[in-house]
Amino acid sequence: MATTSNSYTSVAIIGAGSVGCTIAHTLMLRRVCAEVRLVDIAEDLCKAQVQDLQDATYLTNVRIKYATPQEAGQSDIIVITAGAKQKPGETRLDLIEKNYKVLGSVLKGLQPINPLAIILLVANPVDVLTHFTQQMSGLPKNQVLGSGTLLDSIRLRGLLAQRLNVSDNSINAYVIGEHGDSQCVAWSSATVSGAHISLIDDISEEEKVEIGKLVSGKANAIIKAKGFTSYGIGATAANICEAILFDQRPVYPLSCWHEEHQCCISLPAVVGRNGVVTQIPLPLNDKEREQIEASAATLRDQIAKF
Ligand SMILES: NC(=O)C1=CN([C@@H]2O[C@H](COP(=O)(O)OP(=O)(O)OC[C@H]3O[C@@H](n4cnc5c(N)ncnc54)[C@H](O)[C@@H]3O)[C@@H](O)[C@H]2O)C=CC1
Ligand SMILES: CC(=O)C(=O)O
Repeated sequence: MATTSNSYTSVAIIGAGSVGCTIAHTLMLRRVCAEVRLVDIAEDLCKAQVQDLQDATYLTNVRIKYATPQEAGQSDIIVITAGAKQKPGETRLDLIEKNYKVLGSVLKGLQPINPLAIILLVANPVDVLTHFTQQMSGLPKNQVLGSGTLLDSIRLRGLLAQRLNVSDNSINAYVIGEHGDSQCVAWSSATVSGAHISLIDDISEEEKVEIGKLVSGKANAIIKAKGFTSYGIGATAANICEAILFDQRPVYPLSCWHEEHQCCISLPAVVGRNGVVTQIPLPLNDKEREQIEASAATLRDQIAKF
């Protein structure tokens, strides 16, 4: 297992807003690492968030501290949540101008980055920002990944679990492509405990479209009512950190570099201590292949603007 100059595990979170603090809280409650380091351009807010989170440390004794960007750069994992969030009606891609600038200043502040660190992008548009972090951070591409469509896949499994009356954990179904409006559901490979989903329930094409819309529209529906989403991504990001630090090697649809698509996009990948260990080929039908190609083209168009 790779080691750093620290004798204990640390996860830095850049951006101490709703998402960053929910990830910090989840990491602490699940004892994913020994120390969580919080960084934000808004110093007073960040210190107050640390103080509040410190009141929860007695449950697990995971340390939470306010950190400088340079200290954060020496962590085992650096989670980037800094940036603007969507207003109701905005798409994730609408955030690119603002968050590209934020990302540039965040990556500059982290230097020199621990060469063994894994950077996990969460800020949106996550696929495009993952691509730019791979270009700007100086780390190998496998060490820079985005939370991608893991959260969307969890949302999909939640809906299917209700419909089929089985546990989410027994459903293997992926949302792939952009973590955004061009994503698609890989229905042709969806299984329940190894059996194709069509053997369990005859979901019509119209219903599949409806389920896909519910999944891709869930964030917007939550944002319309409460202004942001945080618990789902808190659990998802903490889960990815756990998989990395404990070298667990689950197969997750995460945003990582795909040579074939020439961009960072979500397809199943094995996650371990070195980040993306390998990619797992997903059988797709013609329609799904067209959808993933269109999604990749959308992302490449965004990248080409810079
Ligand atoms: N990938 C995913 O599935 C999800 C992504 N998100 C994204 O996460 C991001 C954060 O969302 P929230 O936490 O709700 O927003 P927020 O507004 O609550 O927090 C953002 C924080 O970033 C900080 N910040 C801005 N520039 C910074 C810089 N240069 N250095 C350090 N900190 C800086 C701000 O001061 C603020 O505290 C958004 O882009 C949102 O779209 C949110 C939910 C899920
Ligand atoms: C905001 C966002 O990207 C999500 O909850 O999926």
